[in-house]
Amino acid sequence: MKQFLKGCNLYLIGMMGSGKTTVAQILAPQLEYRYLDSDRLIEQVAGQSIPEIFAESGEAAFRELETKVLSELCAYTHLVVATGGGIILNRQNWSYLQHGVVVWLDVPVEQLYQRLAGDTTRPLLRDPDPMAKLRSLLDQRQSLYKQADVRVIVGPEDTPEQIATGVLAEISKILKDHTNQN
Ligand SMILES: Nc1ncnc2c1ncn2[C@@H]1O[C@H](COP(=O)(O)OP(=O)(O)O)[C@@H](O)[C@H]1O
Ligand SMILES: O=C(O)C1=C[C@@H](OP(=O)(O)O)[C@@H](O)[C@H](O)C1
Ligand SMILES: [Mg+2]
Repeated sequence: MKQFLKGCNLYLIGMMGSGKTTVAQILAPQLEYRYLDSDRLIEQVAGQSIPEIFAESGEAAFRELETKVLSELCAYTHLVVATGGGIILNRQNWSYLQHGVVVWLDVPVEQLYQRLAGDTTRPLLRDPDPMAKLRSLLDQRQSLYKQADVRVIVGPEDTPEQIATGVLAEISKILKDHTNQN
């Protein structure tokens, strides 16, 4: 797998709580890649936490930082990048993501809700009805997540390790298809 990827970056996309941050950290050492999280880089650049950025500067300012960080990190190779759930909203971001392999972690909303119950670090979920909010975000975003190169459907009992294995299996399928076409 490593030799076929040739250093090409992996970008994990998907809803909040789908496990991007968790799975990216498992995948990176398996590929001898470096793990980066766009949210953590944004926090470093801003010198503020994500909730602070949303509260003080608003979502639009957060999205600008997200694009800036993505544009800078995509200059590097050998990265597994955990993106933020909304990275797919900006068309310009796709021009960066498409330099790598884009992997969608597709997790049912019920699962996301269970995982994020009580979470205070995701400002978009500070809503009187977080379940309805998750459903409406997924409605708005699903067609964009579908643009990923690879979709990994996550079952309720799947561990992060099993999901990482699933990601590698799905990537190897598309790499094989590509090799067979050439
Ligand atoms: N496969 C899994 N099974 C159960 N809980 C998980 C799984 N993957 C992640 N989690 C938990 O769900 C929460 C959100 O995971 P995280 O990796 O931060 O998701 P994301 O970066 O996509 O928002 C965390 O508390 C994490 O420990
Ligand atoms: O879905 C979103 O719009 C967001 C997802 C978060 O990242 P995770 O997907 O890692 O939770 C973070 O970027 C921010 O709170 C906005
Ligand atoms: Mg994350």
